[in-house]
Amino acid sequence: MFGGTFDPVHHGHLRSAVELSEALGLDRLHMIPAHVPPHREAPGVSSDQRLSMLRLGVEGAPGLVADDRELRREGPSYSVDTLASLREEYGPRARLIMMLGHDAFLSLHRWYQPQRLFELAHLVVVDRPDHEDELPQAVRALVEGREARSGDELMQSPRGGWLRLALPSRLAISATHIRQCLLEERSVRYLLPLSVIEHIQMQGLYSGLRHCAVQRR
Ligand SMILES: Nc1ncnc2c1ncn2[C@@H]1O[C@H](COP(=O)(O)OP(=O)(O)OP(=O)(O)O)[C@@H](O)[C@H]1O
Ligand SMILES: O=C(O)c1ccc[n+]([C@@H]2O[C@H](COP(=O)([O-])O)[C@@H](O)[C@H]2O)c1
Repeated sequence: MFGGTFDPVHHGHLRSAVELSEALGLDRLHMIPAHVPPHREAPGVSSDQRLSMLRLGVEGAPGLVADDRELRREGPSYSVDTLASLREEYGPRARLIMMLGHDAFLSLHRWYQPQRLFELAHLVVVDRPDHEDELPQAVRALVEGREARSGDELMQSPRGGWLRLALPSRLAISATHIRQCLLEERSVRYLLPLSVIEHIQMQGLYSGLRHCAVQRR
């Protein structure tokens, strides 16, 4: 499971998803837009639009799935509920992994029922070059005794561990930066798939872009 606001999805997400899948030999990676992101303001772009951009982003990528299960639930999109539904689908013996970036990991202690995440899955934390803060004590306490030394060790059990993974391409790309560029009518080319840029233009998302030619972006 790789959950996110994906507002919009970008190459930092997509390249990390591919590299993590390869590093751990995953069968499938569900990229799941948060319908009601629990710990941040409501995104300016609808869940349906964020899902549409994600679908375009994963098109043709083997193993990457744009999963709409959080859009089919009401209330805050808590990750424990999403993992519970994946666990039900794949069964008790499947090795389930929740992938998240270092910035999201920093606030894990404030998530809804954080200990239950480990009853349902493993956590794999990927580095982000633009987010290098120290782990708060509360997060250290939460994950104490669970750290695996390698992907192989983690994959020996279906749930309960965590691993820090340094992926080959650490891309300092963020959706905040992309939204800011779009607002200021600066180029976002190469930060996200061209198909997603074109969708943003066609739909007039993130303002200002509607009348700009693709070539200028
Ligand atoms: N460049 C990146 N490299 C690795 N992981 C990333 C990257 N960008 C985001 N992530 C991770 O993807 C998940 C979803 O992130 P999110 O959709 O909030 O993207 P974001 O770029 O951080 O957005 P925003 O700037 O709006 O907060 C989080 O676990 C986050 O840590
Ligand atoms: O379950 C929670 O309480 C919870 C709190 C904060 C974030 N999350 C999830 O973490 C993922 C990354 O969040 P974000 O805000 O970085 O896009 C996304 O799937 C969120 O739903 C989940």
